[in-house]
Order: sequence, then C-alpha cells, then structure tokens
Amino acid sequence: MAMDDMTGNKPAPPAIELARDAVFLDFDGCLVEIAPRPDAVVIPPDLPAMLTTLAEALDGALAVVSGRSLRDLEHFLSGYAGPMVGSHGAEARGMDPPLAESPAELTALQAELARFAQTQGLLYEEKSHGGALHFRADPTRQQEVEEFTAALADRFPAFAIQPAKMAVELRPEGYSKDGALALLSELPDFSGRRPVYAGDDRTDEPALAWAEANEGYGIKIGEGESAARFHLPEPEDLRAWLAAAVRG
Ligand SMILES: O=P(O)(O)OC[C@H]1O[C@H](O[C@H]2O[C@H](CO)[C@@H](O)[C@H](O)[C@H]2O)[C@H](O)[C@@H](O)[C@@H]1O
Repeated sequence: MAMDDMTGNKPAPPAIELARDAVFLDFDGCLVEIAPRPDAVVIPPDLPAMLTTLAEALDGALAVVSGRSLRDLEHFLSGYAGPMVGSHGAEARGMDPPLAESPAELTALQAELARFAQTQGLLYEEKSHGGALHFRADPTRQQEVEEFTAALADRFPAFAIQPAKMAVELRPEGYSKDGALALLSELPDFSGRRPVYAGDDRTDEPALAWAEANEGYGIKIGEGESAARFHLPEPEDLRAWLAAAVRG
C-alpha cells in the first residue's frame, strides 16, 4: 500500500499558535529517528536548545511524553529542562510522578526478562518501571517474544503488555500517555490551552486520540492508520515544523 493510502492523504499540521497551543512530543520515531538499538539514537545537536526556545515561546506549555525511562530522556535531551513524562506515563519531571513507587514485583519481572534475553540471544532494555525485549535485529523472533511476554504478563498482573516498534515492553498496569496528557493539562502552564500531540507509534495512539477528543489535534509521524488528523512523513519534518514556530 502506498504511504498516502496508509495515512489517508492526511494534511500537514497548521503552524503552532504560540498563545493558544500546548505541545506534547513523543521521542523515538518522532523527535528523533528510529535507530538499530535504543542506545544508538542520534540527537541533533541543536534539538535541546530548540525545545527550550519553543517552550519559552509557549510560556512553558511544552512537554516530552515517551515510553523511555525518564533517566534516558534526561540523558538524551540534556540541556532541555522542561517537563518530561517517561515510562509510558508512569514517571515524570516537572509534575508529581504519576506512579509513586514501582510495583513490588519489578525486580522479579526484570530478572525474568533479562534471563530470557540472555538465553535466547535477544536485546533486553531494563527500564525504571519495567523492561523491553527488542527484536529489531531479527524480526523473525517476534512471535516468541510476544508469547513469552504474554505469559509473563499473566504471571505479573501489576504489569501490562505494551507493543512497540520491533519490541514488546512490560509497563506498570494503569499508566498511559493519554493519562499523562490529562495530568499535564491540569498544570498552570498547560491549562486552558489546545492540546497538540505528535507521535509515531501504537504507544502514541491513545494520546493522539486524547488530543483529538479534547479540542486539539494529533500529528502522526510516518506511515500507518491513526486517530490523528494530521501527518508528517519523518522526524526531520516534525523538527522543521517546531523550528518554524520559533523563527516566527
Ligand atoms: O514513546 P517513545 O519515545 O516513542 O518510545 C517508545 C520506545 O522507544 C524505544 O524503542 C524504539 O526505538 C529504538 C531506538 O530508535 C529502536 O531501536 C526500537 O526498535 C524501538 O522500539 C525505546 O527503546 C523504548 O524504551 C521506548 O518505550
């Protein structure tokens, strides 16, 4: 299927309205290009400064909302000091952490994930509140990863399956990016503004739908069906759209 068909010929978003919008940005595959491994993402050198400038222009109404651990986001976006939500809505900087304490079974769950990855030759990413098994290096491993993580979620009900791009994650049950948007939108800097969410992945669809349902809009980055009404092809297009707002 051609990309236009997959995206329903959706248009590019309108310009950001600095006095009206609250801007929420996903990280992997959205602000930055997908890389072969989680630790191999390339951060454009001017990205943290551009986010800082845009956040100032929005009077603080900008946040990064990601499935990554918060510590990863702080590392990769060092220099940007604004609000960030990590672990698919479970942890945050700039507001009260949605999840005060990890589920008690976290260590046991992570040990199972690590052991499976080691014995099966898969890439394991340990996260603050869960973990991910990555099969990007060998997509034929998808089914075994899905079966293993489904069985694990049955045994550890405090965690939920979170499908990602060439990976399956286990995150704390009950936390999500749309929940994070609802919490962020109550903060003084965000309250009363029009929510604008940009994301690329299945993990972003609830947040894209939330923005659409709350008098704002979503921007789907890349191919695929989406609740978002707008579309941009690549992360570099999103970065250009953000930069245009601060150039005026
Ligand atoms: O919510 P996001 O910011 O989009 O994060 C979702 C997950 O992204 C990361 O994995 C994905 O990106 C990797 C680097 O490009 C890629 O190698 C992997 O195949 C993708 O699934 C990250 O590693 C996860 O922790 C995030 O939850």
